[in-house]
Amino acid sequence: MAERELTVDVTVSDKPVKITLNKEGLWVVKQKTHEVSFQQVVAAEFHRESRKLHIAYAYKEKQFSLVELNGQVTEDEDALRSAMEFAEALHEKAYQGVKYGRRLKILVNPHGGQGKGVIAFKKQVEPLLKAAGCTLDVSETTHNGHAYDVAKSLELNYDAVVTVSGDGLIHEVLNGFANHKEPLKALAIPVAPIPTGSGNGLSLNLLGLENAFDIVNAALNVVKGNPMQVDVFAVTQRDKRSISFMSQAIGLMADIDIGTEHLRWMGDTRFTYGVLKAMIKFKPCDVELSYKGAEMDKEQMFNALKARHNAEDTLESETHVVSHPPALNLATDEDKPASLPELKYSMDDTEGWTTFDEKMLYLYAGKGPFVGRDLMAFPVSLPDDGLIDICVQSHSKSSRLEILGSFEGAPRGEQYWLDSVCVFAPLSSFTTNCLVYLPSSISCIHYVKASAYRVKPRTTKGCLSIDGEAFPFEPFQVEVLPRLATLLSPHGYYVADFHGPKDKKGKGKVKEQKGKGQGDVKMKPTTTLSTLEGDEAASTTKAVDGEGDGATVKPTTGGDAATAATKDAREGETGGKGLCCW
Ligand SMILES: Nc1ncnc2c1ncn2[C@@H]1O[C@H](COP(=O)(O)OP(=O)(O)OP(=O)(O)O)[C@@H](O)[C@H]1O
Repeated sequence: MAERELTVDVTVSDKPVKITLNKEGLWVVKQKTHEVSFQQVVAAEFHRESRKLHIAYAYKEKQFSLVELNGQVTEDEDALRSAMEFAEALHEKAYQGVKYGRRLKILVNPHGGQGKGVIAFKKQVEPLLKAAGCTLDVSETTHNGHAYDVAKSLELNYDAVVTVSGDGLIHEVLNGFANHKEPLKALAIPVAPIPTGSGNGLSLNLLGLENAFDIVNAALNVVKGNPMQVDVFAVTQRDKRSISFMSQAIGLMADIDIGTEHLRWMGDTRFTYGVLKAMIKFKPCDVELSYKGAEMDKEQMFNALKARHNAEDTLESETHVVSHPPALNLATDEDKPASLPELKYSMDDTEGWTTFDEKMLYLYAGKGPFVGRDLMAFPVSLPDDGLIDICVQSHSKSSRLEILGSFEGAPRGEQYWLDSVCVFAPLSSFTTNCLVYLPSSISCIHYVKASAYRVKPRTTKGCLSIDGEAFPFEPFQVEVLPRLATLLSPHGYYVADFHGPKDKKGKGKVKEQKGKGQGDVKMKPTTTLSTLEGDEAASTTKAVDGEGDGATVKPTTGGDAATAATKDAREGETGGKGLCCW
């Protein structure tokens, strides 16, 4: 497309609408002006016979909604030619580097979170995906393990697998892929979450706190996101192996979630109950932890994160393209599908391993800064550094009072910098009203990056939670599998606003994303456009066409979908138990 400005005049319900395309995006001037980035545009086409210009885009007022504009072009030959040129140019810009009309396998969990997955899909996700020309193959999951079965035998001709649920379904899909007859090819299919679960940790990390629970924004990522390779973890227990993509927890963190499953009837209160019980008990978790450490210095970890983000920012601003690591080499013998990589460490390896032999309140290990909207548990984690972040809260060096006194900064990961103070925080990864301990200080917290770790319980009683799913409380070993899984991401990195130790007001912070959607733009057209006051209240889907441009669907707030979480989806506790072995 020529890098010049293009303008087209159309009428919508007999009212004039001016649409301008310049090199930064689109301006739609109706009663209000919409500034739209190319990332937000999902469709642009012109039908010569009917003289209709159709443009669809996701637009954010309070939340993102789909706007569909059907403009009538006059019969004038020049106007028709301009409209055609305009639509072609816009389509090309909107899908630069991205395949138009993705073929999608969609898994909708009707029981995830508050049970709004089906309605959110029908009203907010499906219209946008259809507008974007995607081919949809939709299955509603009927039971625990269903998504695993689907992924395990999935035909590998989809452009992405979309999970309309929480983190549990993603865990199932990745394990299904790992047990696929062509596991590497399966794991190269990107997974994209639509956050209708409880914690939705992955959505937080991909889309950022501000927009993570915005369903339409998440749907936009399905259409426009780029594949981002991420490390996952191989969890070995006895002779079984499974994939974890987010976290493993034992001790207090696991007790609060898994250990209160039998109190589902209490709703969210069960977590508060769990915390209170845990606080009273203040029970140490008696295990032996060993790890193959790679980095122990918090400043170094922070600097590595900052350097990485600076490099990404530079690349992005120079090229206007999100940086992505090169694709995994899947070249393989035709007759022999590539299998998963061999594990490097055996359960008996000790060379270069460190043993942590203090009693702990909990161990929490994983990847992705957020585990829930109120807890940035692993603020310095990177998607593909080949390492896992491990936090251990010491039992002997922690006190209830300290813990109770310091929960405010947990959503920003501030506990990472605290010295000699333990924190206590509301944690929405488990539920909105849940209060949970957080890792914090040098004295009471141990925060390291490792390539593998091993836990040997000294007792039979306890809970092990892997990606929020219950596993047997038995010895287990975790090893990082570098860049094995693929996700769709609008940014190519985790979105989390994490500050340096001495600067809570902005200097030295990493990845400020506040107020930004994935496609927000700041641009000015070179011509002056009149702005009309208007009718464009936030809605889920807006049709701007000859029939009027009223909202066709009521918005479901992102908060609805994700905040008042009850986790009542998980009937059995055994997502992990059956999903093993490769
Ligand atoms: N039809 C169904 N009935 C009961 N359970 C189901 C059904 N379909 C899927 N499941 C199970 O629901 C569980 C919960 O799903 P998921 O983890 O995605 O949501 P969540 O627990 O609300 O969110 P999060 O994990 O983000 O906190 C999964 O273990 C999945 O196997």
